[in-house]
Amino acid sequence: MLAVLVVARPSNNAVFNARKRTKTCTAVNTSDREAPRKALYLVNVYTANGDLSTHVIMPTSSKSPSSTPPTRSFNSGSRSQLTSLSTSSVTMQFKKPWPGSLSTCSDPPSTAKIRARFRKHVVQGCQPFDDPNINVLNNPSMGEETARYHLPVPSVCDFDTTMSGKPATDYASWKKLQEIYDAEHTKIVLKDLFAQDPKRFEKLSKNYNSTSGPDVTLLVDLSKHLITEPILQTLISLAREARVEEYRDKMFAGEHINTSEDRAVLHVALRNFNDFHIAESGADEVGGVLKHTKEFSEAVRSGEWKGYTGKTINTIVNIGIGGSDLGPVMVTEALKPYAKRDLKAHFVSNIDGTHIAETLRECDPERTLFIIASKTFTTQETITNAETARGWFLQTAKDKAHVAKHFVALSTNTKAVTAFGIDESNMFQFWDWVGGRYSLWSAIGLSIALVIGYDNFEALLKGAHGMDKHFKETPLEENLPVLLGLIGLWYNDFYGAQTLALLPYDQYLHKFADYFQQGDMESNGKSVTKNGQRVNYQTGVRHAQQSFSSCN
Ligand SMILES: O=P(O)(O)OC[C@H]1O[C@](O)(CO)[C@@H](O)[C@@H]1O
Repeated sequence: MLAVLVVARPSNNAVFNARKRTKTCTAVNTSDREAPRKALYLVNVYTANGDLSTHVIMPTSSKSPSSTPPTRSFNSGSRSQLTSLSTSSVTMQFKKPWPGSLSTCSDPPSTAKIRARFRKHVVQGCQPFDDPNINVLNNPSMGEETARYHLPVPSVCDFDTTMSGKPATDYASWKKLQEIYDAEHTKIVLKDLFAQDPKRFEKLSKNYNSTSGPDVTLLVDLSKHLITEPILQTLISLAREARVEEYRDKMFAGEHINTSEDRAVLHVALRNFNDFHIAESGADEVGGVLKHTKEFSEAVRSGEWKGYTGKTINTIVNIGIGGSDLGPVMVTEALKPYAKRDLKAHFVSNIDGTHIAETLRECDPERTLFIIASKTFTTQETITNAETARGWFLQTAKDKAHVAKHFVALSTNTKAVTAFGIDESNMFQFWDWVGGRYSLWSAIGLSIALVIGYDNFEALLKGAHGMDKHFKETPLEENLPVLLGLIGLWYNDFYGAQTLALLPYDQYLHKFADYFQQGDMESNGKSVTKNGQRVNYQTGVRHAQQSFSSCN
């Protein structure tokens, strides 16, 4: 299969951000190896006013390509077009006003920006385009009417479009679910379903037995949900039609299924312990970071690690936000029974200075360790709070050399960490394939290891690995994460129930809803398909946390 994907973003970042516009150009050859003559290229472009235009281009033959292939365009208002295309190159032309910019803005994209964007985005299963291969055919300076770019295309690349671009509503199973819902939902009454089938609980409840030991089990009871067996079967068919199993396997194999950033999605590699083979750079470095985490956390907990005046550490302050805060704070609360009680842990996330100021009142600069947790190390809230903490510390410690004993960083960004003044040896590394919302199992979990001890942290990783294994190896019919995802889709997209209530009655789990909310909403709440087509159905839910006092 020959294919190429080209994704570019608009010319004026500031304007683009202000207007939340995206321009996505996607060139995809959907031909298969046996039928190269049916080569079909799709180019999707979001224009300045937010419209999507789709161009369909059919070269006459991929063996003897036409330099001016026939093209058909939908939404002829688009200001960009492919001017020529062959199996080895694409030429693209943008006309004023430049796509993605405001019509009043006449600055074309700078050459450097276009090159950088193509270099960043043009991959998608193909060999990446190298910077020198992107040719600007004319200099798109102010005043010119067109900007033309020439993109050599790697000769062989594999890009699979079937799952990616298709709106979920186009699947046959989705349509069937809609028919079932329309015909039956008024008749789906839970007490009637139980009356009709005394074995409903046995049939629709699933057990998970953890590899951690026979006492670790989970029950997922689907029998109390507004479903019937045919509905569940159709939901499972939908997952099969969308090729969930195949994409799950691609994920575990380290394929770059995060196509918008050209990244693997590999939080499972953080807790793998050499079980699955994962071919992605960084996956083999996880063990080294865990070793660093073990040594450091044990040194702090035992008192071997001393502050700048020779005193032991009795307080840690994790400064982070989102995934760099919610996961660690949730787990340290949930596993409090294992906590080292004479090591106080604080988590600071709010940009409101009160949060750090009130926390610092409880800290002794000679005995406090600050953990700056930020994947990017550029997040404004985190860096502002980190600078406040460093300033407060230096008021007492004076000498910047003492920072090394009291500040560590958890990040992927070595340059920014060292620029902040933290020694590279005090940095705990992770990788761009760890999504922020899944990072508690990475170096971001250092505060967890400090609070509950490294061995318990490792047990946590192993427990998560057990569920990864279940997700990877269990048929969809018994696969708990898949079934729970499908139930969510059924309520959200057919019942129109967009609110999900999480009711963690166990007080130790009081931070679970905050944590899970980010994971669910950042993972599912998308507005476009993989090829940039806007969806007209719900993809995520709103979260309601328990507050019975206000509900009657
Ligand atoms: O760890 P960082 O890079 O500071 O980002 C913090 C959070 O910001 C987000 O990128 C967006 O909310 C989250 O995914 C992440 O957890």
